[in-house]
Amino acid sequence: MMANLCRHLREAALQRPDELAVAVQQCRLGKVSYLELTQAELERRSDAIAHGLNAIGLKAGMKAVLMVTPGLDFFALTFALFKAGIIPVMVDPGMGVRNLSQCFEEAAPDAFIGIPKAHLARRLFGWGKHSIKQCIRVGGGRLISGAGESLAALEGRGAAMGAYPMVTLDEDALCAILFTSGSTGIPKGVEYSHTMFEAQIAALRQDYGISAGERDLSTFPLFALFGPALGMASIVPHMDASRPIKARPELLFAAIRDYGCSNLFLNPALLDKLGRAGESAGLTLPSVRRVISAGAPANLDAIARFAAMLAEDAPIINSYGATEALPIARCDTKQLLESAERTEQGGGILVGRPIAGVQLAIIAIDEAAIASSNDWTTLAPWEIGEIVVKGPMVSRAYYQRAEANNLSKVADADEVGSLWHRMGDLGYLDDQGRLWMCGRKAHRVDATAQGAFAKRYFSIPCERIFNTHPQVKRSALVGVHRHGDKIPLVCIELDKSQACGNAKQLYRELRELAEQHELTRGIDYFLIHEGFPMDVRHNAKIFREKLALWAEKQLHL
Ligand SMILES: Nc1ncnc2c1ncn2[C@@H]1O[C@H](COP(=O)(O)OP(=O)(O)OP(=O)(O)O)[C@@H](O)[C@H]1O
Repeated sequence: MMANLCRHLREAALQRPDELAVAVQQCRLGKVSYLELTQAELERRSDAIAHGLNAIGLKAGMKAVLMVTPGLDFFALTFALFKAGIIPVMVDPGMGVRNLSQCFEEAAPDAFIGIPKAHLARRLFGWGKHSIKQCIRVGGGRLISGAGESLAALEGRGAAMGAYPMVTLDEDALCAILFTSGSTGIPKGVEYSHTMFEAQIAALRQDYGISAGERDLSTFPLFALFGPALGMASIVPHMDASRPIKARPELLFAAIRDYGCSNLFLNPALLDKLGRAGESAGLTLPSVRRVISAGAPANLDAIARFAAMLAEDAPIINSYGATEALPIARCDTKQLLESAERTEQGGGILVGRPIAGVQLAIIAIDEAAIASSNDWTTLAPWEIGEIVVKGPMVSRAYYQRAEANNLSKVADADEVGSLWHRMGDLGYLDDQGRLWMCGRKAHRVDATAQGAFAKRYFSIPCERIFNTHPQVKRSALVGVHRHGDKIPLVCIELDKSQACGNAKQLYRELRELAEQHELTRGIDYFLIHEGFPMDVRHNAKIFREKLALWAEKQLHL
C-alpha cells in the first residue's frame, strides 16, 4: 500500500483548520511570549516549503540532514520533507562532533538544512562535503557564506503554488533516518518507514489514550512532531532540546499553565528536575492527564515526587523502547512504585506489558548473528536473556550497516519476510507477562577464573543492590582484567550529602552487601569515582565503557 503520514495533517487541516497545532515559547529579557501555528497554517506552510524544495532541485528519494531548533520552522520543514518524499536525516546534536561527523559520512546527505550555528559547524568540520549539493539556512545569520538559500525565500517561491501533491511511498519504503544516541558505541542510522510512524501514532492513540484536541508539553523534538499528526497541539518550551537537564522549570510550568497542557512527554532526568522544583514551590498540575517518561530507566523516587503534583487518576507512564523499536512496553505509576522492592533486591527494572501489536520473546544470550528464529533458544519466565521484538513499529534495518543488521535482525521462521529485532538489552518476563529490564547485553560481565567461565553478572540488577547503601548515589558494574582473568568491579559515585571519611569501611560494607545476594556474590572490587561520565540527553545512561577503561587503569597503577 502507498502511504504518507502527512495525511493526518491534511485531515486535521480540513476538519479543524483553526485549531492550534504548534505553540513555541519564547523568553526575552525575562518576558514570556508564544508563536503559534494553526492546523491550516501548518498545512499551508509545509505545502509551500515542499514546492520550494522541489524548485531548488531537491526531489523525492534524496536525503536531507535537519539541524534545526524545534521552532515553528522545524515543524513546517519536517512535514514539507515528508510531503515531498525527501528523507530527513535526524541526529541528536548532543552526541558530540566526532559522532556527528561519522553520522554524516554514513548518511551521505544530498542537502543540509540548519540554523546558522549548524552551518558553521558543517563548514568547520567538513560534514557531508562529498555528498551535499544544496544548503538551506533557517533563521538569521545572513553573514555566513555558503549557508545556501534561506528558508523564508524558499517558502516564498512556493507560496503561490497552492496545495502540494503529496508524494506517497510504499508503506515499507525508507522515509526517514533517525540516529540512535550512541550510548554503547557509534550511533547507528535507523531506517524508518511510514508503517513504523503509523504504528507509533496508533499506539499513542490506543495504548496511551491520546485524543485530538489535547495539548502536549513537548520537550523532545521528535515526539513533538507526533502532536499535529494526532490532532494534539505541541507546546514547545524555551529550552535546549539536546540538553534537557539545563531546562528552567519555571518556564516549563508557565507553558503548562498558559496552554492547560494535558500531556507531558519528559525524559527521566527532566521528570526528576521538574518534580523537585514543583515540590519546593508546592505546585500542582491540575490540567495534566498523563505523563509519558521515556528513553532511559526511570528513578522511582522521582516518579513518586512528580506524582504528588498530579491528580490522583493521572498516571506517569514509563515507556520502554529504543530508536529501532518504539514503544515496546509500558507500565504506570502504581505498578512501578510497587516494583521498588524487587528492583532493590536485584530483580531489574519493571518496564511492563508489551504494547498492542508487539510480539516479544526472551532468547538465550549470544554474541553471534542469528539467521532465523528457528536457530534461537527461547527462555522460560524469570530467566534472563536478550529481549527480541517484532511488530509494525520495529525497524527492519540500519542504514548502510551490513554488520549491525546481521547482528541484530533475525528472520521469522513462521512468517516469510517478517523480521525480529534484537534489542541488545537483557531482561525477563514474569509469570504475568510483564517485562523486567536487566541492563544492556554489552554491559554484562562474564567473569572468569583461571581462564574458564565462572559467573555472569548483570549491570542493573547488581547496581540496584549497591545503590541501596545510603552513601551510594549510583554505581556501575564493569569488567576488568586481573592476572589473566576477567573480574567484576563496581564503580561507586558517592552521595555528596552523606559524609564518607572512610573508603575502606564503605568497601567492607559493600562487600557484605554483595555476599547477601546471589546475584552479586563474588564481587570484591570497588572504586570510588568523582562523577560518572553520563549521556548529556538523559543524564541517566552511564558510559560504562569509559568507566571500565578508567577502572582498569586504577587497578594497574
Ligand atoms: N523505560 C526504560 N527503562 C530502562 N531503559 C530504557 C528505557 N527506555 C529506553 N531504555 C534504554 O535505552 C535504549 C535505547 O536508547 P537509544 O535508542 O537512544 O539508543 P542508545 O542505546 O542510547 O544508543 P546506541 O544504541 O547507539 O548505543 C534501550 O535499548 C534501553 O537500554
